[in-house]
Amino acid sequence: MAQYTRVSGSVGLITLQSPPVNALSAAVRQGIVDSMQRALSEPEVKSVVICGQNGIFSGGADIKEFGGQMSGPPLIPMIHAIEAASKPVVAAIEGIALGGGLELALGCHYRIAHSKARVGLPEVTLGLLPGAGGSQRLPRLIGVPAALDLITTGRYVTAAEALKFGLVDQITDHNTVNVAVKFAQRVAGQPLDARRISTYPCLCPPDVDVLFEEVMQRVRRTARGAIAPIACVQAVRAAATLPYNQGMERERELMATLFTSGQTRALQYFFFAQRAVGRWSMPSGARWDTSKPRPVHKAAVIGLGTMGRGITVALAQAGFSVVAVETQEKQLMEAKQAISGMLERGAKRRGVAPALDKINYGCNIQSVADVDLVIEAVFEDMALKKKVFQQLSAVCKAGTFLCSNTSGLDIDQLACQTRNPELVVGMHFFAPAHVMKLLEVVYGPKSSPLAVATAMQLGKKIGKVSVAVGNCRGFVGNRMLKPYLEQALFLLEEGATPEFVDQVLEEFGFAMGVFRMSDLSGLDVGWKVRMADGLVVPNSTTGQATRLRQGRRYSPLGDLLCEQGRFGQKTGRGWYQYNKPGSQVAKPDPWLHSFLDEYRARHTLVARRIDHQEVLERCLYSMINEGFRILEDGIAAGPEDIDIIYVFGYSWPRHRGGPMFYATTVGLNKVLERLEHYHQAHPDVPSLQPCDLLRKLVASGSPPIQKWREVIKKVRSQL
Ligand SMILES: CCC/C=C/C(=O)SCCNC(=O)CCNC(=O)[C@H](O)C(C)(C)COP(=O)([O-])OP(=O)([O-])OC[C@H]1O[C@@H](n2cnc3c(N)ncnc32)[C@H](O)[C@@H]1OP(=O)([O-])[O-]
Repeated sequence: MAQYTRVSGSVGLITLQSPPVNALSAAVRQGIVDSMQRALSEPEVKSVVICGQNGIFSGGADIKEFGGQMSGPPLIPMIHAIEAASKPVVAAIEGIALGGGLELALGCHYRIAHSKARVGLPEVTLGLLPGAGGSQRLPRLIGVPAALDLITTGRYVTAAEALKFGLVDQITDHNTVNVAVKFAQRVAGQPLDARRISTYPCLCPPDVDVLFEEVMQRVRRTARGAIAPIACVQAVRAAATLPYNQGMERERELMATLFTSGQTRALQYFFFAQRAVGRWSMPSGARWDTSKPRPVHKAAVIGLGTMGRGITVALAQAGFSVVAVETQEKQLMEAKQAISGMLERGAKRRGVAPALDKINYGCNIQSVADVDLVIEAVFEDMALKKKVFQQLSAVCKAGTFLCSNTSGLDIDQLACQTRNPELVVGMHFFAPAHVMKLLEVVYGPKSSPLAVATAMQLGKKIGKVSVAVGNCRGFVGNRMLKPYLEQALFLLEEGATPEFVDQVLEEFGFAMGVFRMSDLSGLDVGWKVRMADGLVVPNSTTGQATRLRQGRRYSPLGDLLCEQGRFGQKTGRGWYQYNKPGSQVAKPDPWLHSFLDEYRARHTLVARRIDHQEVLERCLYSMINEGFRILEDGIAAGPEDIDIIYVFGYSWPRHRGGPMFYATTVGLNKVLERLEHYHQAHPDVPSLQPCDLLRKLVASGSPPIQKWREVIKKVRSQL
């Protein structure tokens, strides 16, 4: 709702009231319409101020309303009526003015912002465009180039930047509403014609066509199939080329297309999923709201390879004191130099001082004795990690949390090496750890809710999206990756090329196809794991046994490449060839194609034509099937956890919501039917066998994803 009061005798003050972010719900819109009518009809009122309660102007349209029947006064005529008002209307912007919130402010005749406020049009991140006149008013106010930037990226700007753009008229460090009220008194009675943004001409640079072409190309390149950024460019182009009313009509048409697209539904789901993962729970019943974290002031990182360096940078940048330990003097010096460089470059980009003094380097594990939390990031070797955990348990003060950055080893085995296994959790970062947003917080059977809450809070403080997951091989992300990689290899055996598989996956929206991604991460990583698991049989190049392990189909293709020293980008050869080791430009490799031909001939495999659909279905549905198993096993609490992990950690296209949401858009019955089909064709591939939970969900009528938790609960209670 909105509250109407009269202040200073002649100013009507409209306060938006809809906690927590004053979203423009039907009730708020009705409140604004009613209050405006009152303000305009009261002769004593000479001007109006619109503000939001609790120091927040508005977080925009109420996203929860998007799915259902719209009720209440629509936003566009409401904003038009404000702009057309005969008395000056001033927006007093505190906190945030986002999306429809900023569009409302653009309908006002003046905007006063607090110096700490941030404004933006983030609709594009929800698969929409600023469809309440924002795409037409913003370019008229701040010019086409700046408007294109804000609208296509959805980025927020500070009040200072907004002032520079001319987006706000004044900023203040004082009480914004008081300043706005005084301002409103001053401008009362002044002519308003020059203050109605919809009447402004749209300021275009002379080479505006070139600009639109460039922006459109950039947007298409980076959108990975998302349609909203393209519609945003089209809407701003309409502002630049058409009269306001026609531009509004174009905005409406584009918005209608977006609104009915599956992409906006996926992105809205993703918005709420991002928030849902913070409300974690464990199978024991422990939850985010009943488990208090302990503050961490000083942390340590053990092992300063690629991951350890990134983690150290992430901690130091967030203001934590860090003890960084690497036992070899030479490696320590190299790491120190690399970390300092990373901190300096990051600080330069953000215009702050580098946090070099936050880090103490040492060769001795004794130097971590007084820290509150340790993150172990040594090689992915269980024996080595166990030794480190034994040492940490002996050295650290009582109560220190001991965390491992393992990407898939058993957390419980590490916990068993310590005196206080309840203080042990996994903190699985993704490379580069100071850049990637995802953190899997892994609880073992002995991990306490205190340890999980503390790791989750630390993740939040260093800017990560943290997801609490259970302990199993590969946790959530890497466990689901296994069937995906496996299917990609099988497809090569059956006739596909790495280029084709990658092309299909990249067209789907992945930043990189599976083979380009493997070349980037290094083929030797998985090879070492398979060797440790006893899966690699050296020099076994023929015979049925080469393609079977423990009764299951196995593809040794990756092992054979590694035997040739082809580890990917770092060796200049992998699934692709590169100009030189370390180069990132992947080129198809004729050697690999003949290698695949010879391999198929040796194993009497006849290459067949494989189409897009089969690549997508086999790679993605096997991964989704594993996701259902993860839910069934209670390793992830809900589908949102999996989807967040895949978007933030594995470049799953956000506009498709994540693998589990994607399954709902395909239709669970279709996923089930195709898995059954492929499993029948490949009975020796267990990952294609549809899991029980998927069958149960289909049998219960494929409920919406928000209801899956209830079905999962039932399935688990029957176990
Ligand atoms: C008509 C066409 C034109 C207009 C289109 C638009 O305006 S599109 C919209 C354009 N606007 C945007 O895209 C802005 C979206 N919002 C944000 O970016 C952030 O929420 C924030 C920066 C406003 C506050 O960040 P923060 O870290 O301080 O807090 P937090 O993020 O944890 O949120 C707290 C609670 O508020 C909830 N909630 C928030 N916003 C909305 C909303 N608009 N609606 C409904 N609910 C909303 C959120 O779900 C959460 O609920 P929970 O989980 O407690 O039940």
